[in-house]
Amino acid sequence: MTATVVVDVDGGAPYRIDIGAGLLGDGARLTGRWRGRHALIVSDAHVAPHYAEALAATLRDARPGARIATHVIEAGEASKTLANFSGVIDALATHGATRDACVYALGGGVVGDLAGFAAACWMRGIDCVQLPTSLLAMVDSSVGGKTAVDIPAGKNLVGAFHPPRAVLIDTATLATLPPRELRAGLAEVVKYGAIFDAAFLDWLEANADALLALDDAAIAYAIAASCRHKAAVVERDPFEHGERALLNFGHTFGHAIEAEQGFGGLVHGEAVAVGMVLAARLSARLGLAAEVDAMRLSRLLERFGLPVALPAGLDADALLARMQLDKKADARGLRLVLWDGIGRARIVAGVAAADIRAVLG
Ligand SMILES: NC(=O)c1ccc[n+]([C@@H]2O[C@H](COP(=O)([O-])OP(=O)(O)OC[C@H]3O[C@@H](n4cnc5c(N)ncnc54)[C@H](O)[C@@H]3O)[C@@H](O)[C@H]2O)c1
Ligand SMILES: O=C(O)C(=O)C[C@@H](O)[C@H](O)[C@H](O)COP(=O)(O)O
Ligand SMILES: [Zn+2]
Repeated sequence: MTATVVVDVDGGAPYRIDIGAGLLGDGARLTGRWRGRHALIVSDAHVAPHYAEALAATLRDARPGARIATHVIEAGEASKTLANFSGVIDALATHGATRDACVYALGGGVVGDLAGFAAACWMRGIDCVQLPTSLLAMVDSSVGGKTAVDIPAGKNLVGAFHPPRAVLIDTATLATLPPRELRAGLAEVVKYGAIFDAAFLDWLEANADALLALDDAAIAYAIAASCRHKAAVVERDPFEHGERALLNFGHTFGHAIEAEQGFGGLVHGEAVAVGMVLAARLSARLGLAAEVDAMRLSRLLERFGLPVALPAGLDADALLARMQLDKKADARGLRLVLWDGIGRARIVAGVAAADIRAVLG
């Protein structure tokens, strides 16, 4: 194993994030937090053919007599729906899952968010072990307990905070991840440098080629550093009453893009890449940060093959309207995550619609 990060929230059950190649074959580690007899593996149609059967066999070997079922959804953001949430709930019911059952979320962030939300709701909450297989899920969505589904009105609008019992990151699964999805995951890795850690952003610039080539050491370092940043902020602010919102850098724009495209255009990491550049440009426009920082962020994202401008055909006013349903908004209006420069994000209220409209073009 290359690293372990512990997430220890006051008043909550601490959980481990284990990172290493081959962890999906580690029966003892996989079943260590599973208390009952029933387990439901939730996966998607791209991931399940590679890993679901072997995972079920490993669980069976580690727990003779256990009842293990698998539920597979279609792959992609368009599957993170209330209908598929119902599908997972029905699978738990058909399986006869008792309160001590465990959901194993095997896949990217879509599977993790959907399966985690079903685990949060079944019998008012059962255990969920996150087994992220996309880079994005490894560095972000598997950690921190945000679970949700999308509705046509917007991203993640229906969900719950439900921390996982454990997170096992098997880095060997990245071998089958499509290149576009590797790049999308790198957007959320860049985010940690952008919001918290200028030295990490320097490191990403220096190691961009190694990361794109899936160099083992570089990838393991990037995953562990990202998980440490996420774990630290989640420990201090698990329910996003304050600084956790910094993790939303680029997301008010990004989520609006995803929703406006009907969850079938840019993937989440790509939309966040565009959103981070727009947030950096807005910060420069408002005099909070230098334009040169926005340009540096944009160059790094482009080097990772990510989009840095709004896709053609999107209507700026429609995006602005979508942004009003952002979960950081309150009765006083929108709150945006902007920055003072690389590594120094901050939450800003009261930004004029005209300024936001200006960066949307
Ligand atoms: N809960 C959180 O804190 C949080 C954080 C960030 C993102 N998210 C959510 O995560 C989702 C994005 O996650 P994502 O980028 O993983 O998308 P995803 O789950 O759609 O996975 C991306 C694609 O890669 C495929 N895939 C994943 N792992 C694979 C593997 N090892 N081999 C082959 N194919 C593989 C999937 O089937 C899918 O087609 C969004 O819905 C976003 O809102 C949540
Ligand atoms: O964990 C968080 O907090 C984040 O904001 C991480 C984001 O990368 C992630 O996309 C999250 O799902 C967004 O949350 P939301 O509350 O804006 O839906
Ligand atoms: Zn995100």
